[in-house]
Amino acid sequence: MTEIRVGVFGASGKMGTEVVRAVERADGMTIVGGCDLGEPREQVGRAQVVVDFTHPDAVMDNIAWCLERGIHMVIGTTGFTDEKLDRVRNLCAAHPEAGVLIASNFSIGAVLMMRFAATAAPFYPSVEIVELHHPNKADAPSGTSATTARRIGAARAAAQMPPVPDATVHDDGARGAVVDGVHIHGVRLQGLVAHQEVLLGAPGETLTIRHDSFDRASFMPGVVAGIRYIVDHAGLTLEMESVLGL
Ligand SMILES: NC(=O)C1=CN([C@@H]2O[C@H](COP(=O)(O)OP(=O)(O)OC[C@H]3O[C@@H](n4cnc5c(N)ncnc54)[C@H](OP(=O)(O)O)[C@@H]3O)[C@@H](O)[C@H]2O)C=CC1
Ligand SMILES: O=C(O)C1=N[C@H](C(=O)O)C[C@H](O)C1
Repeated sequence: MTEIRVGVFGASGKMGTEVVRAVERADGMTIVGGCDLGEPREQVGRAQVVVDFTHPDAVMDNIAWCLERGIHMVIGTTGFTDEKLDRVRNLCAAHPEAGVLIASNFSIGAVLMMRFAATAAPFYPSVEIVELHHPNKADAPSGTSATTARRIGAARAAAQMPPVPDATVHDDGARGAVVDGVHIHGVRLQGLVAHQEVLLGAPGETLTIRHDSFDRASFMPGVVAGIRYIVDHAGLTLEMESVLGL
């Protein structure tokens, strides 16, 4: 069996470095090139799949470049708005032979945390998210917290719940960002990697769902599984459920 040829955008970054190492260790795939900001993308031109862990401002151009060449993508870069996702859908429709996987979090624990939060959401009138990351993170709120909030919002809407109770003022920033009616609080702190708590409240009780990535190794089994998945799945795949068979 021939090996999957993998390229990496952001190859020298914190995640890119781990991805290069993980692909080199994985069966059935090999690294054929990588590049960073300002380097020619042609360095990954022989790849069948390009993994992108770059920057929210860079990823859209990278997607267009790959799809125009029929190269599949596994994307961990965050900061995707609905408008950006619509543009990716249009690019995929114009290049139907290529597959694009975008996942806001590749760690199995984070995928489960998001599912557990959506399952619990209809049972709790109150819910808030605290996301905690290393201080060099480019975006806030994190992609994971925004995805979690959208899922909680969808679960609450399906259960015809009223808005989350919130009697406090918003204009001093202390109540955080709001995504689909869910407040998200961002902490940036040396010593952290990637962590999130979903706090749910009802009269007389709370439920806290917490996930911690202490090491970027936590994301690698998901990235490797995503590479294997996307070579056989044209079009846009959002998040890890299909890859993991959930
Ligand atoms: N989905 C998930 O599971 C995870 C997602 N992430 C996300 O991944 C992204 C990267 O995170 P992280 O590795 O910590 O960030 P880093 O800043 O450590 O790395 C980013 C890398 O991308 C490079 N880069 C920037 N622009 C381009 C470009 N146009 N083409 C090629 N390379 C480029 C940078 O190069 P240079 O240094 O020269 O600027 C740098 O090497 C973030 O969006 C983060 O949120 C992070 C962890 C897990
Ligand atoms: O920048 C990071 O580090 C991470 N980014 C992703 C996000 O924005 O959710 C995933 C994880 O939280 C690590």
